Amino acid sequence: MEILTTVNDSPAFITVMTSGCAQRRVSGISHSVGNGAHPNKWNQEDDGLRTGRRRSRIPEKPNHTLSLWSVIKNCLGKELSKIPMPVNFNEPLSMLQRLTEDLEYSELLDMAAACRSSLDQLCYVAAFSASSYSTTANRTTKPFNPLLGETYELDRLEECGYRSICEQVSHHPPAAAHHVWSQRGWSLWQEITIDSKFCGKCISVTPRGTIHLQFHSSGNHYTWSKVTSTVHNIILGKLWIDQSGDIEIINHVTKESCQLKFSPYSYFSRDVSRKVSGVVMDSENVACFILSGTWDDKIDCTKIIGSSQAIGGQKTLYKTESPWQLWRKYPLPENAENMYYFSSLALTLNELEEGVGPTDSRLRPDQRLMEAGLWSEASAEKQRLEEKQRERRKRREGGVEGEVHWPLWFERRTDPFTGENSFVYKGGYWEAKSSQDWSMCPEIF
Ligand SMILES: CC(C)CCC[C@@H](C)[C@H]1CC[C@H]2[C@@H]3CC=C4C[C@@H](O)CC[C@]4(C)[C@H]3CC[C@]12C
Repeated sequence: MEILTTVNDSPAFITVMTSGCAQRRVSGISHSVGNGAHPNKWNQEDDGLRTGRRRSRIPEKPNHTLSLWSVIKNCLGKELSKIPMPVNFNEPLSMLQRLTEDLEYSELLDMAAACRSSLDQLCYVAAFSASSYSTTANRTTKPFNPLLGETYELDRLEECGYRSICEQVSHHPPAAAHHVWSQRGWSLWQEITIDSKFCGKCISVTPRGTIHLQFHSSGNHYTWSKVTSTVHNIILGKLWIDQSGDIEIINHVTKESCQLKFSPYSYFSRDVSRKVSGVVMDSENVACFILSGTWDDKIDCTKIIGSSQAIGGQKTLYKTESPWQLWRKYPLPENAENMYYFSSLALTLNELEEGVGPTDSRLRPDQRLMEAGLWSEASAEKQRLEEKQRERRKRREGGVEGEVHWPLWFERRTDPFTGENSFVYKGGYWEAKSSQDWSMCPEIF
């Protein structure tokens, strides 16, 4: 569908989102102008609770240049997780921490939860799904592949209203399960495996799995999946990442849906790069909102108030209200280019915290050494951990115990909407944390 916007009426409402959770040093405001028809209940009542208490720096990335090409040139067609790579190409975060970064713009979900209209809600959900790509353009480093049984918790109940837990539930193929519960009215869960391929000039990475989002009061249940990330300039030049593909978000309760398109970079096109565009449709497939913007800067939303067929019948002309900004990316922290291009949330993820489970990514020694810039020590430690993991596997499979690995905190369940059988949180982690009884945890580090 091609979209041509025409007449602009006066805006009925404007919602500007200028800041994240209270952890950010500069606190912002979320305000609305106009008739108040639009929900933006989210305001930062508890802003400042932990302001300044989390770290805003990590050691700078050492400048040990090593050619990626020289390491992977003989691995054509291989899965990325099967290519042995020194820590030089890593970032000091695990894939579990990286998945948790999807929550950077959790306030979009808080706002979605406060929407009275499910179509408005869908606009925010769509912006949220695109916001997980906001920091990917320059993040050309590889997260650590988690060890089987590794977990990662992020308890931001006080600051952002949510608690998140991830567990690496399978090693071959690598799979991670994730569950988030928010006291601001929503839960999100996903199980993800990653398909990747080195195809000579580029590496393409496609996460497989469905993301589920449910709002507690309305019961609205949304699902969608992820697009393909492509790492360019493998042979020569500076690495960069593009996102391409389609995301279909469905509200299974109301049958409303949104089609989001991530256009791939094209050398020949005059179009802006990193473009995202989409249409939000009601249960009869009538277009109600147009979304447009870029995944690394901002996304606007425009309400459709009428449509007509253009001459020739090829194009639909829409009469719309003025666009308003749904989402805007926060600026990267100072000196980010020397700190793996981490966002302010990413900088805090590997900070040591008391009381986390013994399998938590923060306690992984090779990652910690790598963060400190001690790369050869980190590489040696990484080998030790991987060897230890192989030993555990051998003992499990061949040995007297003859057991299979069962995730501790997740269990297989069939989803009523998608029919998929995947790992869903079974509870218990936060309870174990409060009693500090971790006796059931495997020793993985
Ligand atoms: C050797 C080097 C160049 C390879 C680097 C591969 C990197 C860039 C790949 C590997 C796994 C990928 C991630 C897999 C899953 C997700 C979750 C999604 O919600 C946002 C994108 C994100 C976070 C991807 C970003 C790009 C990524 C980090």
